[in-house]
Amino acid sequence: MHNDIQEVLYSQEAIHQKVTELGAAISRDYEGRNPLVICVLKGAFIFMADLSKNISIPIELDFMAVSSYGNSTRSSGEVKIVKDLDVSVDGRDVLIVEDIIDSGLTLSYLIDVLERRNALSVNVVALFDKPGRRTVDLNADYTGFTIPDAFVVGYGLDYAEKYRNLPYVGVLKPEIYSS
Ligand SMILES: O=P(O)(O)OC[C@H]1O[C@H](OP(=O)(O)OP(=O)(O)O)[C@H](O)[C@@H]1O
Ligand code: HPA
Ligand SMILES: [Mg+2]
Repeated sequence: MHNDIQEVLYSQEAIHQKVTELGAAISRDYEGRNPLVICVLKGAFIFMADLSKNISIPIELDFMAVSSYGNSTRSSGEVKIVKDLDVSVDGRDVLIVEDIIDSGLTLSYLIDVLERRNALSVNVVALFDKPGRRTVDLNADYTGFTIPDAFVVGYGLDYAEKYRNLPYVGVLKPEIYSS
């Protein structure tokens, strides 16, 4: 698994430090509001687990599974809800937790769905942002790292369902997905 990585971009320690900072900023901004924090599965599962431990105010958690990449390194352009939320967002302050923003299609679709369901506010925290690949105009409210245009894996992020369990984030060797 480690042999398939061309370059480590962010170590476990660097990610831990950033997640701590994001948790502190969210705790400050949402003081007194009891937000519904939504994890976008599968990619955000590790980020959600670590981030939630660094949020010091009361929150509620829910999970949504959304997929558009399948076994490719490019978005299919079709965002599918594989698992929906268990609770209503009507009148709630919602914080979407995403691992990465690439084309922006997943988040623009999700934000639209949650706004149409009458969420009071919809904000986004994304650990990684790849602005060079955007096809829709979209920015996170909280961003961890801005990264170059390369396909990255680890810390929840996959290629064809593999590498999610790498503890760091790295660039996958192109021969892995072009072979
Ligand atoms: O900005 P975008 O181009 O839409 O890309 C970002 C989305 O793509 C990935 O999900 P994927 O569809 O691979 O599902 P997964 O989380 O189960 O891996 C990633 O986890 C984000 O949710
Ligand atoms: N890696 C893994 N999954 C992704 C990426 C990426 O660079 N971009 C969008 N989904
Ligand atoms: Mg994926």
